[in-house]
Formats: sequence, structure tokens, C-alpha cells
Amino acid sequence: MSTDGIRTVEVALGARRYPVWIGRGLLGDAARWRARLRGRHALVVSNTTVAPLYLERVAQGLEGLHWSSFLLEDGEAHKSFANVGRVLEALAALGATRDACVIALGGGVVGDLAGFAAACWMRGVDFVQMPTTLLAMVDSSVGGKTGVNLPAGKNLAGAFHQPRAVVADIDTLATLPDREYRAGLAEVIKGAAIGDEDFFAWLEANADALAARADAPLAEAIARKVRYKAGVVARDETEQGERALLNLGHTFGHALETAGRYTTLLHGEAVAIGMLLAARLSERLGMGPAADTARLRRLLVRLGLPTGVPAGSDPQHLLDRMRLDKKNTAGALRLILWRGIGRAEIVAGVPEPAVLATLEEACRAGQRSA
Ligand SMILES: O=C(O)C(=O)C[C@@H](O)[C@H](O)[C@H](O)COP(=O)(O)O
Repeated sequence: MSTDGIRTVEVALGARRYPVWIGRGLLGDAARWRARLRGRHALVVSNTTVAPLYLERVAQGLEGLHWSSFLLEDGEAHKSFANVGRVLEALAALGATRDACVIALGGGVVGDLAGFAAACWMRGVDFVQMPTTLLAMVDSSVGGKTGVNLPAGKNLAGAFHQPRAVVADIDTLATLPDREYRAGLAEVIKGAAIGDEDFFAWLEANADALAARADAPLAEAIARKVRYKAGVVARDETEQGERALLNLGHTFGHALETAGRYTTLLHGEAVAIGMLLAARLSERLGMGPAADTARLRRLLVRLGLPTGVPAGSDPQHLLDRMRLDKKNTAGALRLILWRGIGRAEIVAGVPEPAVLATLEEACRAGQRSA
């Protein structure tokens, strides 16, 4: 950590390496991030919830540039192709040239969509991530996965396009609703569950402090998760191997999100449920110890996250959704399973009957608790 309390994690991608700055007051610290903007045009993409709170702070740093803003409606349901088209129209209206920069000010939806628009405009211009949710800070803003949802599934269209910088201003979390904050903690837990048992134990020890948003543990949790993810991305930028591990809980989670038309569960909530389903499936396949599933469940519950599928979920429908996951190969499910805390594994050819049985069991339990 530097003397001003800002932590820097570097995503080491050679000539395209970039910093993730984590700390307080960063949106107003234009001297730092403005240096990452190359040209004279900037388009700030945000949403109708975040812009009234933070757009002005960013705007002060854009003085002297030719810039404008484009606001989305808030929510995952707006991460659509139609809205990418609208962002591209806004870039055209701005007269943005190839050295323009798109600034994503908001959560994961804003970041993914704005990044995808940046990847498309004139075949690719710079973008800077300014995440304002915990989930975006610890996960979606880092690593260059951009894209949109289709009615058929989550994130089915997109591009790898790395940002020029990630500006994670922890002050913005002060206005984040509790439900969204907890959803972000799911992505923190995920990192530990995949590959860092010590971090998992640290999360258990600090769960109450994190639930209360205590300053120091929160900054530490963000930095640890970002450091973990940055390492994976640097080793496997385009998910040819190891990076797929970051998808723990996502195949189940994406199916749940899509089945609920992106309105029932927040992404982090779906990931929490999905991780538990992956753990239960691993148990069923004789891979993961039941004690670790229970430990994962306890931590999720302590941090206020859901652990059961929504009432009315249909197992066969969820399985059908899972067949369209990007990790699959022709005719075979490829899932992230685990051998216990800190030991996730990529498993190809997962038998569908076992997946269906896991879903059926979860849906029966969901029915009982409805
Ligand atoms: O960065 C990654 O790689 C991840 O898988 C992180 C996920 O948590 C994130 O939700 C990601 O956007 C999902 O990617 P997808 O490839 O499953 O659509």
C-alpha cells in the first residue's frame, strides 16, 4: 500500500498491462487516472442510479476534453445488444475518433456493456473501468471480459477487451444497497473457494466485520480477491485453461439468472447458489468432501447470501440452459467442480444424470422452503 492508502494491483499483460487502483477518493483523483486517457474524446457510460451520485466527480476530471455521457436503466435486464447499439450511436454523436476512451462508471452491467461497445467502436478503442459496486470491483471490472446477455443465455455475445485502468473507489460503496453489497461478497468467497484456503479461513474469521463493512477488512478482502484474479488473467487471458476456474458456480448461476429473466436474482446471489450446487454435485460424483460443502454453506449464510434455488425452479429447464454454457464442448457439459475449499477443478464430460439429480434435489428443497 502507498502512503496515501491506495493499493495498486497490476494485471501483467505485457504491453497491455494495466493498474487496478483500490482505495478512497479515487474518482476525484483525476491526476492519477486521466493519464490513462490518450485522446481528446471520452464517453462516460453509467446508469440512472449511479450517475446522480458520482458523474459530477468524474466530470471534473474530464475538463478540457470533448466528452458526453450515456445512461442506461439500472439492472441486468438492460445488458442488451440494443443498448450497445445506443452507446455506439452516442460515440458517433460525440464524433469519437480512434483515440477516444469509454469510461464505465457503475456496476458489472455498465462495465460489461460499455467495454463491449469500446471493443466494437472503430474495431476497438480504450476503456477505463470505474466500478461502483463491490462485485464489479472484485470481479467483473478486472480481466477484460465484456459482453451482453441474449434471451437464450447470459453473456453469450461479447469480446475480450482489456481496460486501460481500473479505478476502484471504495467511497462509492457507501451508497451501495445491502443486498448488492452481499452479492459482491459472493464473488470474494468464490476466489477463496477456488484456489486459496488461507483466504477462505481469513474470510471466516472476518465474516462479521465484512458483513458490517468494516474499513480495513473490506479493503483487504478487495485487494486479495483482485490480486488472485489478476494472477489468473495474466497467465490465461482468453480462458484457454486455468481461467475457466473463475467460473465456479457460474454455469448453474447463469442458468438460474436466465430462467428468472435477469430479474429474480442478482448475479452474485446466483453465483452463491451456483457454488453450492457445484459443491453438492462434486460430492455426488465422489470428488468433494461434505464437510467443505457445509463450511461453504455456513460462510454464505453468515454473509447473508441465498443458498437455495428460487421456488418454482424447473430442474430440466435449468439443465437445458446449462447446455448452452460457453465452457461446454460439443455434446458435453464442462463444469468447474471442486475437491474442497481452495481446490477447484475443470471437469469435462460431466454426466448429465448427476447434474439433473443435483438440480432436482435443490428444486425439491426450494419447493419446501417456499
Ligand atoms: O473473469 C472471468 O473469467 C470470470 O469467469 C469471472 C466471472 O465471475 C464473471 O461473472 C464473468 O463475467 C463470467 O464470464 P462468462 O465467461 O462465464 O460469461
